[in-house]
Amino acid sequence: MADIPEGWEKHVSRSSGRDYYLNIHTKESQWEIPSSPAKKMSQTVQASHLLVKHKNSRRPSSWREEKITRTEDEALQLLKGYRDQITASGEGLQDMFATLATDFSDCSSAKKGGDLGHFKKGQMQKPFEDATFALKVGELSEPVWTDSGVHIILRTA
Ligand SMILES: O=C(CCc1ccccc1)N[C@H](Cc1nc2ccccc2[nH]1)C(=O)O
Repeated sequence: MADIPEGWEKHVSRSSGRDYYLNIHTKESQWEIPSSPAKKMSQTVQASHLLVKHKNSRRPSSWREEKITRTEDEALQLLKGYRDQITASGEGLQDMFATLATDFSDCSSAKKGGDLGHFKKGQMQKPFEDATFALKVGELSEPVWTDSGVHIILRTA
């Protein structure tokens, strides 16, 4: 049997019967026969976030508030309060995150419970990207500052 590069497992799709290849580090799968060793870091991640803007944000306005005047420290205190509520909810962490993001996030992604979809490196502001890629799936970040304001991030994939 032709060997495949290290870090990959050959599987058979239950729905199509076709061979596919699973990266044992990132759990990402692909149809193509891999030609190089499996990467240990995911190339794309999915995350949700709750953003609290402040008066010095790049765009101090949102669907919630036409003119945002809170200070940076007030934004941080608000965000810490939401984070405490989320971490106190135990099993319901994902639901509590989506509920609070829907009601309080100053990003348009609030309409989707804070979900930003999948993204690769180079797509989001660097502090946000670095924080997200450092999280394990299901993990909640500490407050993260970008030009948009201050965020908490939940990595979902
Ligand atoms: O840039 C957007 C839209 C982000 C988005 C991506 C994918 C789906 C839905 C929304 N909104 C900004 C606020 C903002 N700044 C961010 C910085 C990093 C990640 C998400 C962010 N959201 C704003 O409203 O000022």
